[in-house]
Amino acid sequence: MYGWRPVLISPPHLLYRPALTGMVVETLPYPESLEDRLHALEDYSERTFKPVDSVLQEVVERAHAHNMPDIHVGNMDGLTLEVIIRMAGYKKASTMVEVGALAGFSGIVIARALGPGGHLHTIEFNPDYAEVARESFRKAGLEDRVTVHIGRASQVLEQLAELGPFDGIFIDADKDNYPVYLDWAEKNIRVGGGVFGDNTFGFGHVWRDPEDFEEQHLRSAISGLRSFNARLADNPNFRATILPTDQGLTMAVRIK
Ligand SMILES: C[S@@+](CC[C@H](N)C(=O)[O-])C[C@H]1O[C@@H](n2cnc3c(N)ncnc32)[C@H](O)[C@@H]1O
Repeated sequence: MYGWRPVLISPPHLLYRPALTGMVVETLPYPESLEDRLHALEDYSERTFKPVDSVLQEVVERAHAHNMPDIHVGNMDGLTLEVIIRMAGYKKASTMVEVGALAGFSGIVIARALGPGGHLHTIEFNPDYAEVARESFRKAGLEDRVTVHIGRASQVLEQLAELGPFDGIFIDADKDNYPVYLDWAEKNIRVGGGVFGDNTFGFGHVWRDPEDFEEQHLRSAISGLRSFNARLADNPNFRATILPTDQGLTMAVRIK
């Protein structure tokens, strides 16, 4: 699984206690390395906010039982997605699209957030994975709220366009094609709708020049992610940000 870690922006070993006379700065014993500190905060966040309930845990186990890769959305990123979609207050009959279903972990998160009457169209090109995802939605009692489409995302998206405009899209598949999925989103997400992209820190490498990579597939992946982020950041029809979680979660709202 891609883990979730908060990014620290202040000196991590200092605890400020402004309520006391003047500013008292206390130095506490702290995990030495940044990695350990981030792990401690990640553990704390998951213990406190409990992003994985028994239904999602079952999805993880189902994926494992089917020898599927453990690459679902980070636990805390999934929870963030759910909270934000709920916060958006989409009305009944809101519809979202997901690119990359895997075993249905993030699909369950999104379908729950959309609520009764909402609908998620999720796309998966591996028919075996799609079947596992269907089982996950069935077991979660969400089969009426989710349609699993089998096929290449670019082709399925074209077919889905006639059902739009949509309230949001979660993009979590082949990184080199994120700009292609964004082309679609620019045309098919309504004003007020959201565009979410997972792994947009490019596994820690998005800041690099794609030409730094020897392997072509990495060059394409980093270049796709950089283009996705930059285009959303610069498009006056969207307001976009990137949540600095371990994997990076880009989110944008269409404003006009
Ligand atoms: C990172 S996983 C998705 C994880 C899932 N969103 C979750 O969090 O539970 C990416 C999935 O996208 C699928 N995929 C990759 N490229 C695709 C494409 N071009 N069209 C459709 N599915 C694709 C892969 O088979 C894989 O199951």
